[in-house]
Amino acid sequence: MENSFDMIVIGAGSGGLGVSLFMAKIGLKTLIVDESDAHIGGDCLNYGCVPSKALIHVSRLVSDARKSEDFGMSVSGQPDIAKVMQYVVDRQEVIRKHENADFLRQEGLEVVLGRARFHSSHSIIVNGTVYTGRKIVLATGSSPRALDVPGVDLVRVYDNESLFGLHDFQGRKLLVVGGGPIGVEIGQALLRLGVQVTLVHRGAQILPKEEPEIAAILHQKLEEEGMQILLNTQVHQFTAPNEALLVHGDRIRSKLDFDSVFASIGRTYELGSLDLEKVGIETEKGKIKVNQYLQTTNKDIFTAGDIAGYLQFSHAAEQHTRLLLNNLFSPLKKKLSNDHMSWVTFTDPEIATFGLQKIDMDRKGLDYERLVMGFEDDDRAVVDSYRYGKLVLYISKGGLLRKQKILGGSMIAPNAGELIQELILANTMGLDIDAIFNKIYPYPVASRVNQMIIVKQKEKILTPTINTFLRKWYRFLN
Ligand SMILES: Cc1cc2nc3c(=O)[nH]c(=O)nc-3n(C[C@H](O)[C@H](O)[C@H](O)COP(=O)(O)OP(=O)(O)OC[C@H]3O[C@@H](n4cnc5c(N)ncnc54)[C@H](O)[C@@H]3O)c2cc1C
Ligand SMILES: NC(=O)c1ccc[n+]([C@@H]2O[C@H](COP(=O)([O-])OP(=O)(O)OC[C@H]3O[C@@H](n4cnc5c(N)ncnc54)[C@H](O)[C@@H]3O)[C@@H](O)[C@H]2O)c1
Repeated sequence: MENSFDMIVIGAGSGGLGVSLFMAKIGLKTLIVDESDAHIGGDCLNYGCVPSKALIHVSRLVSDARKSEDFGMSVSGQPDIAKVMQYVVDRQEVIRKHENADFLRQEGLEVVLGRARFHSSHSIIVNGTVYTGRKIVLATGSSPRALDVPGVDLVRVYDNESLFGLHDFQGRKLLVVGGGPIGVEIGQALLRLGVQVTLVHRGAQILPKEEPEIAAILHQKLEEEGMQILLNTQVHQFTAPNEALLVHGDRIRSKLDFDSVFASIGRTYELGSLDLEKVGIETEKGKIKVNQYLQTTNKDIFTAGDIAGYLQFSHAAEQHTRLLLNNLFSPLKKKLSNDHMSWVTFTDPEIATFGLQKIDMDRKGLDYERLVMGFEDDDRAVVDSYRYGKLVLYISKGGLLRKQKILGGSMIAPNAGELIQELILANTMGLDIDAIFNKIYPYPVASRVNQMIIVKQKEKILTPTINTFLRKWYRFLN
């Protein structure tokens, strides 16, 4: 049974690699399929996290170098974009050393390169050959949603799949459409590398998943750097290769002049070519129907990663992998829960968000307190000049014997993604605020803000009556 496998995984991105490598490690006969060797690693390695974070790294160096002018240094000229893009490619190549077909074969996987589609209940077909699996995991990711605006054929439109091949964007006027994480991360990086950026976003705030007051700080920082941001705005029509008519609300707002467009308006799923109906996989509103075990309507076919239709992050794909592996090996089945999910938007400053969001807690009817603290009084924020930073923290309501748990929160600061990690740990482990309150932080680490917000919370107990009592008590004892 040469073409029969214990497991078949379609798609070698963040979701598919994790599941398949574990199966191969323990000696189960596992097949992984991806379109070509160059596709292995998926969006994250090829067109997503890795190239975008490498680009952001260089853009931050350039921006920091310019800031040194405040201290008498002189920095002139523009970065050499060919070199910047070479840096991006070089970083990808380092990771590609363990994300390629030969490496995966050495790890014990059978690798087939080609486009897979379903054949029958337990089989797929690739390049005319049928492969059968006891279980199949569909981890085919997502694709950029195309801009569907009249006149779009007139203009040069890039998306995350075409952008990283570009070497001549410097000096261009770029219209970024969509103010989600891709639009703001890439928009800021390109701005810092010498591109004039106008960001058009249809919602009332950039990064709509974030706390409004946190997103507003980033908005202001981006504008201060020179990004033009138009909220509640959409492209109505492209009227020439470098001209767009924009609508603001329901009225035509203005004409905008640009050289090219970067579309970052969300993701879509390419379901049409998978022949899902042959295996009884049902879809709903363009998504695969899955239950909380990530199981499709075919009980032996599961999803992992973006295609599962939940949050679209590499670490969400890793979370799916763990859930699937648990459920394939354990009688105690786990359901997908995002109660301890977290994410970071890698702008400068970063926004890091974790745990339950306000909307989740209201829906669950939880009793919670919302703490907010600006960083203007934090010594590290003072010396490193980020007094604009802010932390929003949700904790459960306390009581006489009821501890206050850390439920969720969001922070904006340079390196917020690192600073917030201990709060994520406390949230994941169900710790209460004393875990942070009782810590001794070396002075002046930036993460002391996590303790400061809790100290301020504890100090609320110091009412005038308590203060009077404490004064009397002290004088009585001493
Ligand atoms: C610009 C950008 C920046 C991002 N930054 C971050 C970040 O900083 N942090 C983060 O956590 N997430 C980030 N993401 C999201 C992250 O990249 C995705 O959530 C993640 O890659 C999803 O993994 P996946 O396995 O579901 O899909 P993918 O990684 O896309 O893998 C799917 C694979 O399936 C293959 N495939 C598709 N159809 C078939 C078929 N029919 N037959 C065979 N193979 C097929 C594809 O070739 C691909 O290799 C970013 C995304 C983008 C676009
Ligand atoms: N740091 C990270 O973890 C990171 C970075 C980049 C991307 N990602 C992942 O990739 C996903 C996709 O990112 P994205 O930014 O493309 O999508 P998104 O859906 O998160 O954001 C796109 C935004 O564009 C707006 N929009 C949609 N159509 C528009 C139009 N015609 N005109 C103006 N605005 C429009 C939407 O209101 C939306 O807020 C993210 O949701 C995230 O899960 C993660």
